[in-house]
Amino acid sequence: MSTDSPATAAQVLQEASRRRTFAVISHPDAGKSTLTEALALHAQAITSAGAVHGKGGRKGVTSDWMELEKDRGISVTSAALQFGHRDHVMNLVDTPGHADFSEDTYRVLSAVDCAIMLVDAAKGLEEQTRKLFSVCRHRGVPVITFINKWDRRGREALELLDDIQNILEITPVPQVWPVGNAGNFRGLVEAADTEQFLKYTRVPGGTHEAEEEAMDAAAAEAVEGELWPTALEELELALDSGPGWDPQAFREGKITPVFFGSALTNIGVRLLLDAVVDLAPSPDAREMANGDHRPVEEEFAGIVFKIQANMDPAHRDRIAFIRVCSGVFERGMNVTRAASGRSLTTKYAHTVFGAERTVADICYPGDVVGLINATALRVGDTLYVGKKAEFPPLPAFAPEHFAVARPKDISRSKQFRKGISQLDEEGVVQVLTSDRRGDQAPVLAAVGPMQFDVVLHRMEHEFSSPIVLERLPYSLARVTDAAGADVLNKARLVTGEPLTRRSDNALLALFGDKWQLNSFVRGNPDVKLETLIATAD
Ligand SMILES: Nc1nc2c(ncn2[C@@H]2O[C@H](COP(=O)(O)OP(=O)(O)OP(=O)(O)O)[C@@H](O)[C@H]2O)c(=O)[nH]1
Repeated sequence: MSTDSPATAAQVLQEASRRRTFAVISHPDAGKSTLTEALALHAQAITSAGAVHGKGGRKGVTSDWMELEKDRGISVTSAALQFGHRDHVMNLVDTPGHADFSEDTYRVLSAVDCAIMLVDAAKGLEEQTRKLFSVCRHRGVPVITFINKWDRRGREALELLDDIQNILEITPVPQVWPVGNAGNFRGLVEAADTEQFLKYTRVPGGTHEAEEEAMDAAAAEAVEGELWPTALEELELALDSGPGWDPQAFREGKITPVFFGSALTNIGVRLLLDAVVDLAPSPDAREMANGDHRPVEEEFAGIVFKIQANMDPAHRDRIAFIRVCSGVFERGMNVTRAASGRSLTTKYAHTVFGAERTVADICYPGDVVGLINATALRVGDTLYVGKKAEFPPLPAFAPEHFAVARPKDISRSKQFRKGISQLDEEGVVQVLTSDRRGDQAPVLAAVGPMQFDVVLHRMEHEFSSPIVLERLPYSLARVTDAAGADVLNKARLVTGEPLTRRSDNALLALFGDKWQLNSFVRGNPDVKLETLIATAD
């Protein structure tokens, strides 16, 4: 740390050790918004459930393009939520659940130190959960499992654990066990204390914590009869078949601690929150592009993991979300953007709490800062103070949907170019330039087709340049090099785009299907064709 730094290295380390930065990953409808509210409610960050997401006509975030979200009834907005729990600072980075917005979610996973995998007790491991889990595995993010909706009829607990083991190939280690089947939820027993029964009594309406009453084993049996010994037997069975709790194996992604509960009725949520404090790692030295690590106590460095436009309907603004990786972030400080070497001031820094913005005066490793209208920033950028830091670029995910964009009205081509380049910088879609088509007709590439709906909507309403999108018949993209580009340009592919260029200058070849790709590879075995991170299982 520099000598005029407001905090000593020891203070930064101390603050970092109190931070837990995590995200909730799940399939749509598993209860992510409900759990987020329940977690915040437990931590007394908000006074009544519903203040975060504004679902069901309650207070919340609204803006133009969130109309789209309302129309479709899904969450497309990410917000960072900070709250205190047991003298720790919890940073919950919310993620959109819909598969089509998953690029956003994948990027969020590079900003967190841990993920809660939310599983619907009746539906088990759904497709999006599996995909998100595979991203966590790829990024080395440890995963805590929460099996939700136990108040409703669902599958057997042991069966769900078998699925986690067999499908995700990670060993579940239950930390609590439900007393009573899904649909007849009586309470929980903690693996660490099988002499105690935590009985829950639901509060009608579900917006307050369920009442929790602790009783000993004899009382538990008296009240719950056979359900109590059955729960203990099942817990023993589940623990006996596994390796037991091992913090190192958890951090290495070999085991996942499992919790049961009901977000809606606030059952099991406190134990989950405690687990985030007790088990999840605090911010640690982060690897940089050159292979060195940036220690947390070094001067400020952070990574832009998300750019969100129009969070406030009153101002057409754009917020770059930065995860602080090292040092202290102080509002107003000058930081350097590693990609350009240019410096920028951070006068307009906020922490974002649902719809509420609080000015962020000082932030520590693990915290999320929103920089308003920092238009030079792109997703994946590193910002730093002092000794240079540059973190590796965020992974690019394999697009599977492609379309050519053209302005409806060519007299608005300036607005068209501005809009497309902004959406590219925000990472709403990947924008590819095709040598064949030129600048005026960029190829948009998406992981899910709903990303195109967002582009259509925002180009018309925000950039006043309505566009037409013509879908292209490709489904695969491969990264090549200059030599490969030559071969591809010469090859007359029947259904392939010879070559496109991403804004980071990566060269991408597009193919119609696997068959076409394989036939090209057979004819040109020496051409470099690398896969991007595939998100399909
Ligand atoms: N019975 C029961 N219902 C729940 C529970 N948790 C959530 N739900 C319900 O499940 C539905 C989906 O919950 P949300 O919290 O909106 O789910 P989500 O995962 O945020 O959904 P997206 O916004 O689409 O990503 C809602 O009707 C909730 O009331 C639970 O513990 N028990």
